[in-house]
Amino acid sequence: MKLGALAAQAGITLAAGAEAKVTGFAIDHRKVAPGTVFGAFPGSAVNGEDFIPAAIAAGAVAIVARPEAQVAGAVHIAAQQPRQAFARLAAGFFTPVPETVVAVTGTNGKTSTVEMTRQLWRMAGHRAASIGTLGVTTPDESVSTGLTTPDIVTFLANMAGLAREGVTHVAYEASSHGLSQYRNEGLRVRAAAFTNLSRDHLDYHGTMEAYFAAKMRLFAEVVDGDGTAVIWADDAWSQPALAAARARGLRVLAVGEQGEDLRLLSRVPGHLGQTLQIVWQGTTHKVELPLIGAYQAANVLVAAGLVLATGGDAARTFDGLARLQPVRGRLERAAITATGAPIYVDYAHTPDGLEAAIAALRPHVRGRLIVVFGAGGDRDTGKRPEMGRVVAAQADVAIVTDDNPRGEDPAAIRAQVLAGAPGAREIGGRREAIAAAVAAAGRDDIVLIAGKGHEQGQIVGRGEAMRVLPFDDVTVARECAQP
Ligand SMILES: CC(=O)N[C@H]1[C@@H](OP(=O)(O)OP(=O)(O)OC[C@H]2O[C@@H](n3ccc(=O)[nH]c3=O)[C@H](O)[C@@H]2O)O[C@H](CO)[C@@H](O)[C@@H]1O[C@H](C)C(=O)N[C@@H](C)C(=O)N[C@H](CCC(=O)O)C(=O)O
Ligand SMILES: Nc1ncnc2c1ncn2[C@@H]1O[C@H](COP(=O)(O)OP(=O)(O)OP(=O)(O)O)[C@@H](O)[C@H]1O
Ligand SMILES: N[C@H](CCC[C@H](N)C(=O)O)C(=O)O
Ligand SMILES: [Mg+2]
Repeated sequence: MKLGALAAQAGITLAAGAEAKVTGFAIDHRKVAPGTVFGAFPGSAVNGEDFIPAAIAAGAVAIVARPEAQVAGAVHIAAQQPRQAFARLAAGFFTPVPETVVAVTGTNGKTSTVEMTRQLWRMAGHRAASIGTLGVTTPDESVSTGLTTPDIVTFLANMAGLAREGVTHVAYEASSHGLSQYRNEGLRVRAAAFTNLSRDHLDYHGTMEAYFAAKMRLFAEVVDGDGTAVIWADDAWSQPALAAARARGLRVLAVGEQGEDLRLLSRVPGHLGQTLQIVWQGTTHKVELPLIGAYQAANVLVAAGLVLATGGDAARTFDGLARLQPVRGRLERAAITATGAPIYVDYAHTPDGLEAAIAALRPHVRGRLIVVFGAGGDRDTGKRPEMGRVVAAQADVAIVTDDNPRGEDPAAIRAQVLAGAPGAREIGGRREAIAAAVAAAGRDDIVLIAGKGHEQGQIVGRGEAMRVLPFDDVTVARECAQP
């Protein structure tokens, strides 16, 4: 493809180089080959502009970078927001794309919602995929990408690959990091959802307001102007989210007890699921959802909202809810202890997530709820005592252990969690902590192992010293339950 054609498509005016042949796109200079367009961005660890000469030496034909960057020997595509310009340019190269693409943002519930959306589409007969923390999930397989939102080149290449395989519907997770770094956009996004906002990632965003603003870029810039915003209406940040969507002139679909469009009329917890009554366009639908917890009902309803917003048939969608499969590591029943206590694994890694996971299990507990949890290293430190406080207040037994220590001292992380949960037990080794919880559980108790969900390893160390030690909460729970 010619650079000129790509630029025209992206609405970018070229000073020179229109005839240059483009063979690919890269944001890492080590991936540049002859004919590559290189995106050089100042990052949080290094400045990508430092690699411009190396990229040109490797054959880059054009460099997308800030106006002040020094570019000699290739076309300089100068932009105030080079990441955004790069996304637009690259989107013209990675084609075709699936015709129906939707995105989900929010602190908690993104992975669950994109996965439920994929399942509902699939039940309606579409070839559908999801992209997020669990990787790229297609009708045939699930492949991990390492990050919730992959880098822009991987993202667009995945989209084109999926379209070539015949996938027509894709739901992807838009993390706040991904949104603020323009890591997933450029293509048409027909609908975008907001699940909720609560404390997380303040190490990166600084304030809740900045964190919220990063997420709202999804409505302000990423979703199509004639697209739909699906908004969970029962959250403290729902009103500002609704206002942001309306400010752009988007069609709005509000979901939840306060949701005017897809209203949750009632929710009655049952033994292995819950009964929902939902009102959509004047008709009440009764759904036997085979998943427990208010939070799972919320994610399912947002997923249904996305399906309806993109032309899904209502009866088929509500029927599909009764056949949803659980999402890996989200309130997953891993094992039953020798005394008969169920052990659940959940990915709760924020104060709000812990509160939601505990609330989901509470109606099922006759004895005590025993919670094993911790916080990850090299992430928001301020959330740690808050996580401790939630568990101390709402669980019957709290055991603080290690999550992914990454580059931090695990004992120091535990101390910060314990500051909010002074009465909690401290057992550093995650396996030992799980074993202790299992040993303590009587017949009427429930064990919740929170924080790592589907993760298959424990991340220890940072940079060159980083190692991933194999660890799976579900497997360890089973091993401890049946020694
Ligand atoms: C803080 C953060 O989000 N960092 C991500 C970001 O890095 P950055 O742009 O700041 O990159 P940088 O390392 O400073 O480098 C700057 C530029 O120079 C380039 N470079 C760098 C080195 C080199 O030799 N040559 C070169 O060209 C880089 O490709 C980059 O374009 O872009 C990189 C490439 O896409 C990511 O790998 C990296 O993720 C790091 C590893 C990370 O841990 N990210 C986490 C925090 C994250 O993004 N998590 C969210 C989940 C949040 C949630 O769902 O709750 C996610 O979406 O996964
Ligand atoms: N709607 C919700 N409200 C509150 N808590 C939720 C909600 N959905 C999920 N959670 C909690 O958050 C955890 C993670 O859920 P999920 O993986 O779907 O979220 P995510 O937004 O993709 O997370 P991440 O930011 O790590 O990618 C769940 O295991 C649960 O404890
Ligand atoms: N997407 C989240 C996942 C956190 C998972 C938890 N196990 C941890 O390591 O903190 C993050 O990158 O902050
Ligand atoms: Mg996720």
